[in-house]
Amino acid sequence: MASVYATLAYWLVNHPNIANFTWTEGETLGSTVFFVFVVVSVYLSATFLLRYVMVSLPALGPRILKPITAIHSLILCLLSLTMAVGCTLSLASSPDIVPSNPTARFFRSICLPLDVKPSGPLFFWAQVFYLSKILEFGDTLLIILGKSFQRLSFLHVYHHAVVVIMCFVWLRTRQSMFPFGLVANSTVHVIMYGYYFLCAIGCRPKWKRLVTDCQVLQFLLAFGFAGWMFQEHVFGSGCSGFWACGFNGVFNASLLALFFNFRSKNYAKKTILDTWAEMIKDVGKKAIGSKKID
Ligand SMILES: CC(C)(COP(=O)(O)OP(=O)(O)OC[C@H]1O[C@@H](n2cnc3c(N)ncnc32)[C@H](O)[C@@H]1OP(=O)(O)O)[C@@H](O)C(=O)NCCC(=O)NCCSC(=O)CC(=O)O
Repeated sequence: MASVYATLAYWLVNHPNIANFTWTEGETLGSTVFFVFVVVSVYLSATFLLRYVMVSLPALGPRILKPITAIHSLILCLLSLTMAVGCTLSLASSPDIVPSNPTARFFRSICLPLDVKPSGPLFFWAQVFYLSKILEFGDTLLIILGKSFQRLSFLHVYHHAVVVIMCFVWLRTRQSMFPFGLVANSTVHVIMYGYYFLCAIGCRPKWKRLVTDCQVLQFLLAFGFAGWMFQEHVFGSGCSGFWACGFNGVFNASLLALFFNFRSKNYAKKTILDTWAEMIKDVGKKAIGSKKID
């Protein structure tokens, strides 16, 4: 067990390329506002253009599409696992950023010090996570080539476009809470791409709803920890990238609303998450005095 840990720690944390990584705006791959602007614009234009063009073209046959989809999903499933493990181990071995006590270390990763430098293993994994979101554009391409247009939802396109901006902001502002977001989202994506992989090889799992519930849970947890970070920033020593967390909060809230909507349309039986959704809607109605919130 100790040797497995030592091997993983070497390849995912202490390898010179990881340990000595520094994110430098304008030098590191994809580290400019211009790059993000071009990538997101190309994604959105190509999505709308291809969708329009594919209406009059035949769909790619399942014999070609399914194996490509399976390989794409498997790569993203394994990459997500690597990022989740890599970032967790990096947190466990970053005494310069976070203290040695495990609980204190966890909470310190939610509120990074104001003078944190964008270097070392944690920022290396943030950079890999950022670039992996561009690889996830492949999901959209596969949906369009298969003419599975009902799955090309607003939720899908909006998520894929804005998540790239979110990751860039994480790096640029050395944003607190990013290690939590990275580990939570990568873990959820191991399950999600595992689900997609099994669908693509023809073994549709029965636990689709579990995938959606895990997605919802990550956003709810993020709000819980954001509350802790808020009080730490205001009453404690301050948290790096605090104001950028506001952007993340709005993005997470919009995804949460879209996912509650997805759940209510796709699954009939109610669970505890639906009860929470109704409570959140009630609070929203009271706050804005409206009777119609979807
Ligand atoms: C269970 C979900 C993960 C997916 O719901 P769906 O209704 O889209 O799922 P589904 O049952 O139709 O998916 C199975 C179909 O997807 C195909 N498929 C396989 N791999 C894929 C891939 N990498 N990208 C897109 N589609 C893929 C399979 O071949 C199969 O096609 P066939 O049916 O032809 O055999 C859900 O929780 C969800 O996220 N819904 C929102 C839609 C979405 O785009 N989600 C991902 C981005 S949001 C996100 O990622 C949030 C986050 O960060 O957590």
